[in-house]
Amino acid sequence: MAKRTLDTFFKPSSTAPKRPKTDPIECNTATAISPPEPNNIPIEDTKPPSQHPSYPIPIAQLPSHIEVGLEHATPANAPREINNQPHLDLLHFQPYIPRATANELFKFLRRELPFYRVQYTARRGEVETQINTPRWTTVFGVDETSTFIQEQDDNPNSLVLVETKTKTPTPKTKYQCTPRPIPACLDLLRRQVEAANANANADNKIPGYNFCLVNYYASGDDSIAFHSDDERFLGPEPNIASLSLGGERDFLMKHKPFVSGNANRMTGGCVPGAARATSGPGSTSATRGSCTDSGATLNLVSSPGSRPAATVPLQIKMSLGSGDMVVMRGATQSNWLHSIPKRKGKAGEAMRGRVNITFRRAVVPGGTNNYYNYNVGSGGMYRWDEVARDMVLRDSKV
Ligand SMILES: O=C(O)CCC(=O)C(=O)O
Ligand SMILES: [Fe+2]
Repeated sequence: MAKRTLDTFFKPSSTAPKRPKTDPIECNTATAISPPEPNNIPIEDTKPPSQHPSYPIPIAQLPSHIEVGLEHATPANAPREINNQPHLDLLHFQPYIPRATANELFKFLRRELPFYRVQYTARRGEVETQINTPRWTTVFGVDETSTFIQEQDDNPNSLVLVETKTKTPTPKTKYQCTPRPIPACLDLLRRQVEAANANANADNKIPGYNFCLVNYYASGDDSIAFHSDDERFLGPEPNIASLSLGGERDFLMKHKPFVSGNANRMTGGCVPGAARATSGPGSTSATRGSCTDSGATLNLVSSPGSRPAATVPLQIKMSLGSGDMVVMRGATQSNWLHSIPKRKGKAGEAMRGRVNITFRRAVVPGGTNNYYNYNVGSGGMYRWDEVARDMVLRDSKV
C-alpha cells in the first residue's frame, strides 16, 4: 500500500474501496463486528467495541485514522502557563490535539457515547427547585478506593470492580450507582493527557485521573453556570484537564469574592443562576453564597498588611477551539469559578455543537455517587442520530 501522510488520513482516498453506508447505531451492534467482507471494510472497523455490563450499549473503539492523529501529533503545541492572576494556575494547550483529528474525534464521540439530559431537584433550605441540566452529559470511572481489573488476561472487556486495597470484589451496597469503566476510546486520551501533564509539571507528577466527564453542548442554548470543581471528594488542589472538541465557545473565569479588609477569599463562593449538574445539591459548589454575575471586570482592593493596594482584573475570557485543552491546577478551583455561557444567535460556531471532556481524580466513594447521579441520573439514554441531527431517546431506562 502506498505510504499515507497524516493529512491524507482525513481526505477520502480515491482508490480505497467505499465503505457501505450504515446507520451509525449499527456500529455498536454485534453485526458490526462480524468478519469484514474482503476488500470492503477497512481493518479499522473490525476492532471489537468496549463492552461491560454497566454500559447501556457497546462503545466503539477509535478508528485508526483518529488513533494515528492522537498518537503521532499530540500534543500539537507546548502549553502556555497562565498564572499572572492571584491563585490562578492554568496550562493552555492551543491546540492539544491537531484540529483535523479533534474534529474527527468530536464527531466520533458524539456518535458513539450514550448521553443523558439529567433532571434533579435542588434544595436550598425550604425551597426546592427542579433543575434541567442545560447540556447533555455522560460519565465513566470510579474513585480511588475501587479499581477495575481484567479478569481474563486476553479479554480487555472482562473488567470487574474490586476494592483497591484488598483486591476483593466491591460489595454491591458500596455505591448508589453502577460505576462504568472508562472505555478504550477515552482511556487512550486519559493516558496521553496524564503524560502531557507530567511533562509540564516541574515535579513530573502524574495526576492519575480516574474519572472522565463528558458534556455535549448542542447549540448556544446549552451552557454550564459559574461553578468550581472544588468538592472535597476531589481532595485538595485538584488537577482537572478540560479538552474542547468541535465548535468554539467562550470559557469565562472569575475570582471568588474577596472579604473586604482581607485579600484572602471569602469562604463560600457563588454559583449565580443554577447549581451545576456535576456537583449538584449538597456539594460545596451548589451551596455557595451569592455574588455578582455582571460579566464586568472586578477590581481587587487590598488591605494593609495582606496585599499591596492594586487593581487586578479578576475576570478572564478565553475562546476555546477544537482540540484546545485547559488544565486547571493548584489553588485555581478553591479561588476561581468557571463557566460556558449561553451564546446568542442561531448560526455560527455554537451550532456545530461542542464536546467537552474533563479528566479528574476522585478520592472517596462520595465522588462516584455524585458524578453518576448528576451526569447519568435516572432518566432515559440518548444517542446522536445523524439523520435527525439531534439526540434521540434510545432507551427510557438508563
Ligand atoms: O465545557 C467546559 O469547557 C467546562 C465544563 C466544566 O466546567 C465541567 O464539566 O465541570
Ligand atoms: Fe467545571
